[in-house]
Amino acid sequence: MASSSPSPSSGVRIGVLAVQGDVREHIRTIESLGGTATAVRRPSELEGIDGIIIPGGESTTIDKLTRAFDLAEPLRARILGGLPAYGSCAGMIMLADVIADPSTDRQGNPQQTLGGLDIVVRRNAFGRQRESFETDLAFTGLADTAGAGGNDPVRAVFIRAPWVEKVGPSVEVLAEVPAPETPPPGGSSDGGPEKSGAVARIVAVRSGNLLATSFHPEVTGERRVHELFIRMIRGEA
Ligand SMILES: NC(=O)CC[C@H](N)C(=O)O
Repeated sequence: MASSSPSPSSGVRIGVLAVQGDVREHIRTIESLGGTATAVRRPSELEGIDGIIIPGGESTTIDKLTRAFDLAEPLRARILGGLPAYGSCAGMIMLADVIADPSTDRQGNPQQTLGGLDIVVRRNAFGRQRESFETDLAFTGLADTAGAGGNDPVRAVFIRAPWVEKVGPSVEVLAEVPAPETPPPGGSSDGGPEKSGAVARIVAVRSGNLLATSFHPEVTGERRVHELFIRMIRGEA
């Protein structure tokens, strides 16, 4: 019976913005859940998708190339029109309405985001000593998969990750991690959660059809965050 019934994810077509970053890892994770994932490099490839993933990578590069490929405006319009979107790490930055510390190009123009999520993010927020780290997180709203229960912690990999400094009233916080109280100027603090003055920093949020994580579930074999995104697309979460 179970083997012949369709996967709960079948029929869902998810685009992965494929201008830079860990595109393949997201495609693999969606496919392993029974969904269809396609790389999006052209505006026409936005047609027929039920959701979009913005991968981890480098947000300044993703911003520049998304604009250069004429994807920024149609993508912004689709997200504004209700297209579900999930951003991991640099993807979270791309979905944020405001960057606390945007980088600027040679002409002094700040990097841009697609926006949609009423949050302020800080890039490279965890500081030099903690540029990359892994930890177990409690994460609200996950369901059981074959591999893990809904309440089991998420193994989260942070790579020069942002944190969410401020959320608007529409935004639900799904996960937090202890981090230094003072944001490092230019990402150069030596602080860590083991030092005094650690506070909980927001690392996963949801608002309506938009989902974002500071970390990369797609690189650890963690599938429950993508599964949550698929349930959001299907109107089941
Ligand atoms: N792993 C990541 O996606 C890093 C994000 C990167 N620090 C940025 O600002 O875009």
